Amino acid sequence: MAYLELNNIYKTYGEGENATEVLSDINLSIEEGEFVAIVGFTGSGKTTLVNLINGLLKPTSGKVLFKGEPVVDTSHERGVIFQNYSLLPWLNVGQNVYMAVKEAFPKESKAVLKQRVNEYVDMVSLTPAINKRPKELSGGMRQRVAVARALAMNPEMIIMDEPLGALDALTRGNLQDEILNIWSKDKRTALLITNDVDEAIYMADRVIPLKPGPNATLGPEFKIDIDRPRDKTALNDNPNYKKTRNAIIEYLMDIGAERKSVSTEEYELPEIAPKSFVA
Ligand SMILES: Nc1ncnc2c1ncn2[C@@H]1O[C@H](COP(=O)(O)OP(=O)(O)OP(=O)(O)O)[C@@H](O)[C@H]1O
Repeated sequence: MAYLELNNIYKTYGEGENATEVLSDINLSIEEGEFVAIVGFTGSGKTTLVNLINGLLKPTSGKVLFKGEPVVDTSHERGVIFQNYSLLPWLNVGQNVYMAVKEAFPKESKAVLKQRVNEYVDMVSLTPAINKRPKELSGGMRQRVAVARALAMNPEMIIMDEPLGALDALTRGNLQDEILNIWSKDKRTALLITNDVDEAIYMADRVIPLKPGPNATLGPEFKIDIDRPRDKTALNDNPNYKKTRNAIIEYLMDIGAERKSVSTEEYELPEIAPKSFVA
């Protein structure tokens, strides 16, 4: 039994003439402890996919199974880091994280919960801003609070919907490493949705492209055969890295070109520009 299973998922928004099938025949199986990345084009249905797995949306047809049980609602077992850091504006950084940990650990003492809040706020380097409200923070800082909040709840499965997109390269790199630390140390299962091919290869065991919609579906998987912990600076010289990166980019360019030839809509390619650690 797979840890997370998506069987023949279809998702349509609207009805009748206004119906649009956003996702079509999605099949995905993730084993416990795996780190899987899905790279997708802008507007291809990535957030819809995350919401189906999280339990915020129901598929039009098909099944989402988590540890063999149908997903019918959200659950603390699956922690989602969204791209639009939804923080409570009237609470400061510490209180936003505290609310979440209190919900996840209702029986713990206030002192233990506060200790946990401090630990995760520190992890995202926001200790000096712990008393600030969201409106006093930059977009990147808010995103870091959202990361701290989701990870502090100790979810079994970490689901990330382009969580690091708004961050500068340095913060982004640090948080990638923090997420990988937590994933490997605590034996979590992770699903990362990203438009950054290098981020996907650096972090995941498998990278799966989501073809552009409407009727977006998953493409072939690319196994990332690079030992962990991975060294960003050494990646450039790793023949497996170069080979896999080229294969993924070639695939994405091909489906982008194919889609352009049958559609008048603009599709934005995933992030394939060289990163700081790519020559
Ligand atoms: N509630 C809704 N009702 C109707 N259409 C919707 C709804 N939510 C999303 N869509 C449409 O479904 C498509 C996929 O949206 P989704 O947000 O899942 O894509 P995405 O890949 O996450 O996008 P982005 O890269 O811009 O974040 C888009 O065309 C969007 O307009």
